[in-house]
Amino acid sequence: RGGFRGGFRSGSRGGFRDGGGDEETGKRGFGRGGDIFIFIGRNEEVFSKVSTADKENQEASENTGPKVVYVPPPPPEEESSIFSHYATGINFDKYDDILVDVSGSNPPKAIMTFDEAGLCDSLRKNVTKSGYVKPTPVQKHGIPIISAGRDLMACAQTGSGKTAAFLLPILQRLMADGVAASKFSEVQEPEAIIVAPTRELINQIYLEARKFAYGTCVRPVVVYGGINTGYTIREVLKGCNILCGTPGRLLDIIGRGKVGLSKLRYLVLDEADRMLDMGFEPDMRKLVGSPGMPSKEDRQTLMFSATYPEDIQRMAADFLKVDYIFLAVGVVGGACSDVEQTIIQVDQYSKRDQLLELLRSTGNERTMVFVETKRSADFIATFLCQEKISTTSIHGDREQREREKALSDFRTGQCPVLVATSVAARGLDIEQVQHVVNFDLPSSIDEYVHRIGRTGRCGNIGRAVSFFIPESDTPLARSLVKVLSGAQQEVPKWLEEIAFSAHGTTGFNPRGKVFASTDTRKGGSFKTDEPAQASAPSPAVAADDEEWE
Ligand SMILES: Nc1ncnc2c1ncn2[C@@H]1O[C@H](COP(=O)(O)OP(=O)(O)OP(=O)(O)O)[C@@H](O)[C@H]1O
Repeated sequence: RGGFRGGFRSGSRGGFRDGGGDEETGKRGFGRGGDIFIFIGRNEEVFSKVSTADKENQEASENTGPKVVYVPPPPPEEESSIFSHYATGINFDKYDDILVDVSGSNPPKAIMTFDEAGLCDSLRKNVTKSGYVKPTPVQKHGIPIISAGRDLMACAQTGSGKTAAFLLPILQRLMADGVAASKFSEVQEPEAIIVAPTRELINQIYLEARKFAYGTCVRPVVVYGGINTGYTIREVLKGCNILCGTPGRLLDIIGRGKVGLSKLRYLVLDEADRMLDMGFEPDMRKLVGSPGMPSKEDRQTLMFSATYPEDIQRMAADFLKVDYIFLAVGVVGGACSDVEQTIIQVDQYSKRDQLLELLRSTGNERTMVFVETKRSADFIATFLCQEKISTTSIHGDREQREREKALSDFRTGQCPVLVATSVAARGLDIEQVQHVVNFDLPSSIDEYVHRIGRTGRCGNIGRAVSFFIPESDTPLARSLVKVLSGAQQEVPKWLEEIAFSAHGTTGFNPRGKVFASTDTRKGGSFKTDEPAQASAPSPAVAADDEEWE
């Protein structure tokens, strides 16, 4: 049962070369020697040779590569699957104790209950069927702000309900204004566009939108790379009120004239800091500059994330009305306090055995293991399978069909271990992920915060273990100490020492300035110890951009 489900891509990348150095991050890959492993797991389908066709950066137009034929399975139709959800955890009520900072002129009053949200009957029913009894803080504050027509930059910890915070008021407004029931037309004019950085995340948001819109005339549609364009277009043309998309495919569909923007009222950037960093900023500027896109004065722009570096906040203002509201639940860039964080000092060559030991001790707990490169994702997944630990993997070099299969095997528990690159770091909401392992620490603290946030969601408790290699991870030490102490976690003495001695010498950390507790417009209130940097992602992030949509 240890088979690696989904297997590797066949063709040129079908084999894994355990070659040491890694071109993506400059870090050394795991293991040495010249052996070539080709692992085909049990039940693995051998997919067609598409070579690099599904590289995200080639997906803006499929005229340039082999045709992508994959059509995803249809979303569930039965009510029980649409509304399936997991229980809130023992710490759900503690969300109410988190400090909230709302800034901007005349912010509307927060609501305390969903009844006060003024939702129409069908939405109210759908909220109840989703198992929501009371709103989380980002919903209590975010819903009235959006309903009042204000632009919003919202920051709240991972797993605290940001998705419903924007979906519910948008749906409510569309229902209240009697949005035209979607019907076939050669050009669709959606009222809302939602963008997110990865295919799996945007699909998840779409399923949430579909759930809350259940039984209404509002039709959400999702578009993302790696699936057949013709299929995508047909889905859009059937009718589209809320268009969810990753940037490349979204711009492609708009560019093909299939989507008009004259009725657009809402533009939502989920994982907004990621959507505005160097990797995606040009696409976002292209999107808001698309013909027919209402100006920022004439649309409502909403941004959500758990992290907002200061420079990104400043740039985000270009997309928002001057009087946007800034909402911070807790510390901006802070880790979820329901995740118990442990940092273990290791050396590169003992990591693999330590991982094995860890996974053996946790039994069948659902665990996400994050690695820095696609190559090590393949390698570690293969290794774990050989050790009879049922494992699958997700990263940007896998075909979409394989990515979706991997995620579904992990969600159902068929493969309790998912080895992932940064592509799975943000937003994914998977039931019963008890454990996150940072086999490789990321180079940015924001990425760390998002990764460990795959567990400890919605008041549930989770654990995160990170392997720290002093030779390569020292630049992260200071930010780690801050994140740990900010989340009331024990800080190992050795880490404090490394952080302290690193300060002023190896102090460059492109994402070290995330400890903002307030709105940039307040000026000078940032608790930053490091000089401001331009809004460039760290070299590793830039190099790994193809991981993203
Ligand atoms: N008011 C609520 N009551 C119960 N469950 C809720 C409530 N709001 C959201 N949830 C559930 O909590 C989980 C996490 O929500 P969501 O994915 O929106 O978090 P998030 O803040 O967007 O996280 P991330 O920063 O990782 O993207 C989901 O399963 C969602 O259905």
